Amino acid sequence: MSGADPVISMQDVTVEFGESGFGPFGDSEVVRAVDEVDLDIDEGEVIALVGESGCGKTTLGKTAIGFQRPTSGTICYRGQDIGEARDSRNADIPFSEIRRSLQIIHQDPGSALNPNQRVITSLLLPLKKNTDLGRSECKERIYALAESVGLTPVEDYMNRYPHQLSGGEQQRTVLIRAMMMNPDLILADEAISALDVSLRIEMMDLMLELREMFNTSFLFVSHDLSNARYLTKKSGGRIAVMYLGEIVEIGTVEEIIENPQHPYTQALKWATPNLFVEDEQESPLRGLDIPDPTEKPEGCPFHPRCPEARTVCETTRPEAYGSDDSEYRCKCFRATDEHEYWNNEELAGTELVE
Ligand SMILES: Nc1ncnc2c1ncn2[C@@H]1O[C@H](COP(=O)(O)OP(=O)(O)OP(=O)(O)O)[C@@H](O)[C@H]1O
Repeated sequence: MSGADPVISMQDVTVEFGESGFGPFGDSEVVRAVDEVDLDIDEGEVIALVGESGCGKTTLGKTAIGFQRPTSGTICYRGQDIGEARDSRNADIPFSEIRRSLQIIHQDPGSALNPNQRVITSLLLPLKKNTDLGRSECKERIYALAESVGLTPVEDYMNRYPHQLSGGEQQRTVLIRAMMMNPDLILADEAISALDVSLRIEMMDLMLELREMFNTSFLFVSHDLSNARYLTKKSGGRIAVMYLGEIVEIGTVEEIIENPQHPYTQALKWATPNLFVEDEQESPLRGLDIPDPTEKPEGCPFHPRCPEARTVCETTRPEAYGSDDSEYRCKCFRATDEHEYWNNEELAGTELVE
């Protein structure tokens, strides 16, 4: 292990649900929620994971923090294989430390807090259980964090029950609960989606401030490309675009929002009102329906909906194209000039859907 190891490194990670031959007619009901994904998350890095509902964002996020076991592939925390740490007592980094270092914030903060406990109790119990700190040190840490997320006067907020907090205050409380463990990475799974629009920016700014203070990495799951842009632009992070279990394009804000190469990213941008600037009404997709996840298309998984698809896209799965001097990757033949794609026929019946 070296100091340069990413906080999380995922290699060739696949997660499947269901079993072969268990459908009503003996057919396969296996969903490949995550399909051969490679992803590194560096110290202090912010990565926004975007894509349509059901594309695998939550499953990938939970797998990254060790909540979900992969079907195949490896996930390392600072060089330590998480699966091995879970199953062995002799790991270089014990599983308990990995669990403490990788935290999650959910969409619904209300359900994450015990309605019968005052805020201070909900925070003290896990902190005492997972650290060697005494009661007064725990309280000191919690109060300092409450102060920094603006839950003041702190004493007043700490003595309230969850129903006496607004949605934004509940989400701040859940953020304190994650941050008090001194985590290296927080998975924020649609963490601002349930908040009023006016509070979303405030919450994102708060996460970025905490990241500055503690150098915490964030994996931010969202279906909203404009939130992803806001967070990654302010933090110099990356946006990863998922489609049917795969990261089809990943790069900086400039690469993904200003100059997307993958036709799916272009469609997502088209579908995001405050990102779409040109006066173009026609949908860039050939088909609107997401394919059945148990029957993932052959070749490029996006080809049945892709306006740029050619015959090779029906048969061959694109690899992640990019160069050695950049972390940008794009799983589309159009990202590389030399591919036979350019000499193939456009697919028949490519009328655009209006
Ligand atoms: N525990 C499970 N058992 C069976 N299938 C699952 C399970 N969890 C997720 N899936 C399936 O895996 C696929 C990916 O789901 P996932 O929740 O990761 O997507 P998502 O992009 O986070 O969606 P959303 O934005 O709606 O939360 C979906 O087809 C989903 O139905």
